[in-house]
Amino acid sequence: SYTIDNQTTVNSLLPQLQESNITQTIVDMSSFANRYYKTVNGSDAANWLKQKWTTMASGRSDITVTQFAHTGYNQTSVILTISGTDNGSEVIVLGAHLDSINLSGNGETSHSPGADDDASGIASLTEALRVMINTGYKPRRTIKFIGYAAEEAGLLGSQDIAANFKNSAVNVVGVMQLDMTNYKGSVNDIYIYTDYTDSLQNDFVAKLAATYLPALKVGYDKCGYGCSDHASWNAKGYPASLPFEAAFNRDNPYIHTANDTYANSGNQAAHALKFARLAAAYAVELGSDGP
Ligand SMILES: N[C@H](Cc1ccc(I)cc1)C(=O)NO
Ligand SMILES: [Zn+2]
Ligand SMILES: [Zn+2]
Repeated sequence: SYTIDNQTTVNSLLPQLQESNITQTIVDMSSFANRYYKTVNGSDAANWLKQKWTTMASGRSDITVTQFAHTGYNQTSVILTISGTDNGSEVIVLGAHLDSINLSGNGETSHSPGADDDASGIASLTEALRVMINTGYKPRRTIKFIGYAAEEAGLLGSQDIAANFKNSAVNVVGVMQLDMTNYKGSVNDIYIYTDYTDSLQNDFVAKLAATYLPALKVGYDKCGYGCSDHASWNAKGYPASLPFEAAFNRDNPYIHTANDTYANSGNQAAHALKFARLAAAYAVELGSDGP
């Protein structure tokens, strides 16, 4: 059952998350010409994220960063693992995808900055991670931050990883996906998507928002298909949620083009900061549960 019983820890973390750090990660990540899953740039972007998270984790012996290799393309996924203290067999996953796409073409020199789709999700997660590390937070459960390869090719990276975890009987008790967090296309701040997700966990996510982000307005919607990596986990029977930037068809119109830039997300990361805070609350509340 989902209980909210870590107010002291979460309320000490939330004010430390900063919009400027999210901006920096989006700008840095969207400066690769492309992050297409089959190009050299696409592989370089994965290696860049691995290095970034490794640097952040230095000094923490309970944190490891690995690259998950996939078959048929060189871009890896990146997995950061914070080992749980006394309930490490139970695993929480927070994910976003590190690849990008331009529907007009994806050659080595093609342009797909993917600032919103999905550098924003990576940036939101990275800022939550930074504060969790900075405050010396140690979860009882294991927490994994995952940058997925090849989401745009059909959820390929997350499909491999979810299958691998299922085959190894990893006890994943919750998954949150952040895919597009920085374009405020609708009246509400956070939209919880109700298809290909877990309704009980969705209720918990709404409760987290009401408890820790009371000024924010929460809406609900459906994609109508497996619209991001949460669907790979859902398909394997793991509980997943997708807090998303806008209502259906009110999302960022620039995605999958050369114009999915930080500027076209409004030159701000205040919207993405909401999702970073939600991710931090989710990670700490679920990560702090004992056996
Ligand atoms: N299809 C998704 C983006 C996407 C997700 C939800 C909605 I509503 C609209 C668009 C994608 O491109 N993920 O990378
Ligand atoms: Zn996309
Ligand atoms: Zn995406």
